[in-house]
Amino acid sequence: MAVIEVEDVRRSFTVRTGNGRWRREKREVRAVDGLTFQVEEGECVGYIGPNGAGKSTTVKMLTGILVPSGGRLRVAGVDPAARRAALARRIGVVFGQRTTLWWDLPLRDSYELARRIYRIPDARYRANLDRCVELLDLGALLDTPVRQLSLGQRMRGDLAAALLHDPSVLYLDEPTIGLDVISRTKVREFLRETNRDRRTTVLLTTHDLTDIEQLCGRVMVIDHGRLVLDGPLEQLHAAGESERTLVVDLAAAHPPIELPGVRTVKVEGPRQWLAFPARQSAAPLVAAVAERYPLVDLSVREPAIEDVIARIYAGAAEPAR
Ligand SMILES: Nc1ncnc2c1ncn2[C@@H]1O[C@H](COP(=O)(O)OP(=O)(O)OP(=O)(O)O)[C@@H](O)[C@H]1O
Repeated sequence: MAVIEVEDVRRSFTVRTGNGRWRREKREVRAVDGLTFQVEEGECVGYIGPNGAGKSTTVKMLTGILVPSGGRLRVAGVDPAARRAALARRIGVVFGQRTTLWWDLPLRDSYELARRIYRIPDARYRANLDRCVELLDLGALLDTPVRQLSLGQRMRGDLAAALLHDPSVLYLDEPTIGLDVISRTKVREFLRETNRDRRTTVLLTTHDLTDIEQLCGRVMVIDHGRLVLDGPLEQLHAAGESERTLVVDLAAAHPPIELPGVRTVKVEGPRQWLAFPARQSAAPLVAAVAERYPLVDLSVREPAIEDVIARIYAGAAEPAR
């Protein structure tokens, strides 16, 4: 059953350009320009695109904050803008760069407020809170004012707040931005479990392709307000022919490394950048480098979303529309 239905949805903004008082002109920005997709119950879908592509505008329409200029939207069977208050009980929202928690209050008090606002029955509230506290390791933080939490702790706190009322749909906007490796891993594990065990439908907006790889079976790519790709993650890699980069530090400067299936894209003293197909494991390449060259250190860089989209446009695949 489709939980999110989007049919030829559009949203424009009128912006004024120029700086003279009399010479200002109006211009129409088509932030979302004829978007059509459906998300089934229990799916976890990555929603990606470059800055200004229309992702936030889409999510704002799906939560009922913005009214579409045209088209048809349904979330959990209702029109979000017309039934915003009713829909609030069915959805959870987490913005990586903002918090819904009360800044000066201990975490526990923000949860208590959510309990009252959403009128969550006691037993359900207890069970959900216990689950979040355990999985997100929040026990020691419940009595700490939010302003004293680190970014990673606050994000875990925000995730719990978004899920206490058992929403059927969860919108996540950059949930791992700025987090250290440990917090990022914890957040991803929690999201994976929530999606799997609770069948929570997740729409995940991120610039971090690792989030998508670890969580989403399907990915939608938006650019200039239109979907340019919608399909399984493998399709993104195939369409973008995306590459990851192995950055190696050798013991000393060395001529460019030569290995089959690898492009050495940059050499700077003892450091070299080796591009390889994103769908391949890095392990055999690391082993091959270590065997033949004096390897001191290494890291793997994921492809930037902008690069993947640029490759889609370069004609590596037929866009979705
Ligand atoms: N309230 C607004 N008034 C005017 N223009 C807007 C408004 N909101 C968004 N836009 C414009 O609509 C387009 C899409 O913006 P949107 O915020 O949806 O992009 P995004 O994909 O979320 O980008 P980012 O990754 O930077 O968050 C941009 O050109 C933006 O400038």
